[in-house]
Amino acid sequence: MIVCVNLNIEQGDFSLTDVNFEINKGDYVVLMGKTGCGKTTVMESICGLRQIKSGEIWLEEHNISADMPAKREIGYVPQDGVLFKHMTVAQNIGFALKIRKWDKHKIKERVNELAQVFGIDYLLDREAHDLSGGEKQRVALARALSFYPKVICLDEPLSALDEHTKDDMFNLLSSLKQNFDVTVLHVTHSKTEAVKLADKVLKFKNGEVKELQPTEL
Ligand SMILES: Nc1ncnc2c1ncn2[C@@H]1O[C@H](COP(=O)(O)OP(=O)(O)OP(=O)(O)O)[C@@H](O)[C@H]1O
Repeated sequence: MIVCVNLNIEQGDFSLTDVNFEINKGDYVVLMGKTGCGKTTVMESICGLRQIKSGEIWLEEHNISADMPAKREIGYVPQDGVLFKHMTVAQNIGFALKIRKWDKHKIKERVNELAQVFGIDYLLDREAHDLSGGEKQRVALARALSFYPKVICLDEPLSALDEHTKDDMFNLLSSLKQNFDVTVLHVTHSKTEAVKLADKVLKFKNGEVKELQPTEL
C-alpha cells in the first residue's frame, strides 16, 4: 500500500498543496490530468527523484519520505523508456542488481528469466541505442522489475509507440499483475489506457487529486 499524506511540492512557479491519496497493494493505478498538472512530479516524488517540501509518503509500514531512491523498492520506467545507450540489453536489465551487489550468476539468472518473460532473449547482447520503441519499452520494464520492487512507476509507457506495438504492450502491461507481485502507477493522457488497465484512476485537477473508478471517466 502507498499512502501520500499532505504532500506539498514546490518547483519554480508550480506547486501542489496538501495532496492526499491511498493506493492499495497490487492495484494498477492510472494518473491522469491536463498537461503540466503535476502527474510526473508526484510520481517522481514517490520514487524519490524529486524533493517534497513537506508531507509524508508511506510504502506499507515504512515512511519512505526521506529515503534515497535506491532504498525505496520502487522501479521506474521514464518516458520513452530511456536506457543506458552504450550498455547491452543484458547490462541494462542487470544494472539495478549490480548496484545492489548481487552475485554475477544470480544476475545472469534473473536477467535471463526476465528476458524470457518479456520475449527479448534475442536482444540480450545488443547495445541499447538502436532498439525499436517497443523493444526499448520491454527492456525498460524488465530493468524496472529486476530487483523485485514492490511498486513500479510508468511514465506514459505507450505514448511513443505505433498502434501494433501498443497492442502488444497493452497485453504485457495487463499481465503484470498476474506475473509479478507489484503495484503499478501509470501516467497517461489516454482514457482508453485507463479503462483497459486501471483498477483506480487518480485525476489531477486544479491542484487537487481525486480518486475515480475508470468507469467514471
Ligand atoms: N525542475 C522544475 N523547475 C520548475 N518547474 C518545473 C520543474 N519540473 C517541472 N516543472 C513544472 O511543474 C509543472 C508540472 O510538471 P509535470 O511534468 O509534473 O506535469 P505533468 O502533469 O506530468 O505534465 P505532462 O502531462 O505534460 O507530462 C509544469 O508546469 C512544469 O513546467
